[in-house]
Amino acid sequence: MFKGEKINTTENRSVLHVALRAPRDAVINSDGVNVVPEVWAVKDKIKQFSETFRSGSWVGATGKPLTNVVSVGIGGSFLGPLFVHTALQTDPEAAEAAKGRQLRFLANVDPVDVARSIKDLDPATTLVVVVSKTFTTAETMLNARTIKEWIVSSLGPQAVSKHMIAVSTNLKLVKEFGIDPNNAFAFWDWVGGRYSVCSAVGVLPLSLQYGFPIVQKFLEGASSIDNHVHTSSFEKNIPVLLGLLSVWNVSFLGYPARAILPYCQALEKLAPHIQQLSMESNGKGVSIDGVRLPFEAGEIDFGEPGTNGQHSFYQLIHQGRVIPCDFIGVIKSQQPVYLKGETVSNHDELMSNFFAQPDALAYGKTPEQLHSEKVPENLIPHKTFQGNRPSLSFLLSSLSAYEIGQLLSIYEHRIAVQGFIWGINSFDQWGVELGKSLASTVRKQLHASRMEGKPVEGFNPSSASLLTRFLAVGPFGCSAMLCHLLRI
Ligand SMILES: O=P(O)(O)OC[C@H]1O[C@](O)(CO)[C@@H](O)[C@@H]1O
Repeated sequence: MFKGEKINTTENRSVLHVALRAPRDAVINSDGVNVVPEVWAVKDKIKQFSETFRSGSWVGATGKPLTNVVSVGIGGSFLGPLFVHTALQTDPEAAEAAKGRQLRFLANVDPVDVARSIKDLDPATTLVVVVSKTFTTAETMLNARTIKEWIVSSLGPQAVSKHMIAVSTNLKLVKEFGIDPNNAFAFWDWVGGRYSVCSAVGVLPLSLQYGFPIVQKFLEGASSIDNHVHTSSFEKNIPVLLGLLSVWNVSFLGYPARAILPYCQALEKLAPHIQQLSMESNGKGVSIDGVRLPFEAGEIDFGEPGTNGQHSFYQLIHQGRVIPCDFIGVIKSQQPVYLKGETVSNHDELMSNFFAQPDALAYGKTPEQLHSEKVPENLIPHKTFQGNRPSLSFLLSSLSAYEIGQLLSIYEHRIAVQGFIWGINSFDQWGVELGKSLASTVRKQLHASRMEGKPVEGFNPSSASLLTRFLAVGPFGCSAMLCHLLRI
């Protein structure tokens, strides 16, 4: 991977997200060319743009400085940046740098998400970043057109150049969309979407919100783990050991899921990001050579911050199915509170749970212990905990931009290690294509039925009956016939 070999063989691409956070003097080749200078050229452009933007020198169509940013993108063009933003929001240094600014995300093509993302925003003080590796993703492009309309209808067509910028590998389509190429930030096909948070995909919106120096610390944290994974022996290599543990749990012990349980509210968007990173990478049924796997690969990832999860799904984890857990704790809270008269600080209260839960999973509670506690006989089976349930714990010194980068990189490498051992291609995602093409057939049917009154045809009976029911009411709640006449 680090040598730039085209290990993503089904797409004939190198996998070089490590180059995105490498130091300026590093040499990482793809196709015989050192990619590090181009990476830094984009980072320098982001630094300059974000400084101009944050200083107030970049003004919108009405002459006002812009303080709100809406980042439009989905999947890898959304989840990583959202995770980092959520984690930085309460870090004192980052919060200070972001004072008076807002960063929001628009991902779902559901118009409800559009409404939510622009609620109470003034287009005159808003900058929109359209983030899409391909610049063809249906959801992102419709959302981008919708937000463009929001800007144009309020400020006029000339406002687009001041209020819309883009991040993509496809700068030709960015231009065709109407965004000034000078305001486009590139990345490369050797960056997988779900591995792209350290490219302009994350670095641009996060720099607009927090300033480039804080984002650079995040990149340095990620780079420190890249260096560790590249140079440490396997016995001391954190991502290698973690990857081995996951392979052991999935393939040898037969536990297909993994719970990601940060005892840190700032990490509330870690699990959604890891869901894509892990399940899109390793959710494969054939080996890298195309041979059907004789075992199951991949993991079902889910999670919630502790202690919320404890009051939700931990019952199953303790006494139902065996779910290996990742517990993530932080020594120093981003927002410490110690109330006079309380036994412990609020953070110590939280961390009491972080230390207790792995213990309960590992050692459980035996019928003998329950008997000695005089628990009534009929309740003994219900109160018994079998124990011997695997978990691992990360204890971070604090949660600043640097450690957020480290955590990200640990998971990225761990997931790659799992994929290497399972012998799969962790860097393609053909499994998302079928649904996309079927949605396009449905889109054509909806158009034909609404515009020309065409009957539903060519679908299986279940989908046909649901579609017919759906089409019986027009998009704005009127009857299908009236909508047809009104051509809406
Ligand atoms: O950045 P793009 O090209 O809009 O793609 C968005 C996402 O769609 C996928 O291709 C499929 O869900 C992801 O891999 C990717 O992160």
